[in-house]
Amino acid sequence: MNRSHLTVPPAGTPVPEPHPDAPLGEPLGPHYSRCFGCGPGHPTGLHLEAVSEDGLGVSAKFTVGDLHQGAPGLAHGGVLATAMDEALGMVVWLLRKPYVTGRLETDYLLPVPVGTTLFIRTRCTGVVGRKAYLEAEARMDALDGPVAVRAAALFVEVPVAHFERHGDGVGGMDGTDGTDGTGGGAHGGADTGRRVNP
Ligand SMILES: CCCCC/C=C\C/C=C\C/C=C\C/C=C\CCCC(=O)SCCNC(=O)CCNC(=O)[C@H](O)C(C)(C)COP(=O)(O)OP(=O)(O)OC[C@H]1O[C@@H](n2cnc3c(N)ncnc32)[C@H](O)[C@@H]1OP(=O)(O)O
Repeated sequence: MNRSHLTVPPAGTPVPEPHPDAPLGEPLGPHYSRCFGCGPGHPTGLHLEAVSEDGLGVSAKFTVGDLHQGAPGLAHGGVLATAMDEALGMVVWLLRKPYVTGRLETDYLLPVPVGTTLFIRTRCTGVVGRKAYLEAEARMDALDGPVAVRAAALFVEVPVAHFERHGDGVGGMDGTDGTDGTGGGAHGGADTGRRVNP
């Protein structure tokens, strides 16, 4: 895979210890019900389902549907990148700190037909200061199926205030749907017009 130096930890970077509160071998559930990647309440989302592995890795599944096409019958590359981003984000969730994707690199190795279930595995390869380095691989229709997509990412730790300043906060980041009339959680609600640069 052609990873750039920006998504590979510097030589000698230790892999972090799993967070003591990270779930092991359990379904992770959605971080937000209306998330496009994992939210069960999103009508056209990817509905990614994930299980934590050892606190630094995640196994996720995503089935490509009709709504995810680019060319007829084939998954859109941007949708596949979103699935990888989401599964990578679930790994930093295990680190129990707020992170956002800073850089995402994606290699497409095989076309992915509608109806394919992608088995995605993601892993943290190092943390340096605010920067977490991650990698991901998606295989077709089985854990040992052919590799269709590889990805690597740099996630950057942010303060919780990031989500308050630029979005609607983190109130819905607990799997609730944010449809209680209060405007919802981090990605929910109407445009507040508050999106400004730092
Ligand atoms: C228990 C937890 C409780 C709290 C939970 C709250 C929230 C959790 C949130 C989600 C978790 C849930 C599950 C996962 C969900 C979804 C997965 C998808 C995630 C996304 O989809 S999220 C949306 C897309 N994402 C953005 O919306 C980011 C927009 N962006 C920015 O907000 C800024 O751009 C930011 C913050 C990235 C940096 O800004 P900044 O000013 O804070 O920091 P700065 O620029 O200094 O960068 C610091 C160091 O990162 C290096 N760096 C930065 N960017 C780089 C790049 N592109 N390439 C290479 N290196 C880069 C610099 O070079 C420097 O490195 P160095 O320290 O070595 O100099």
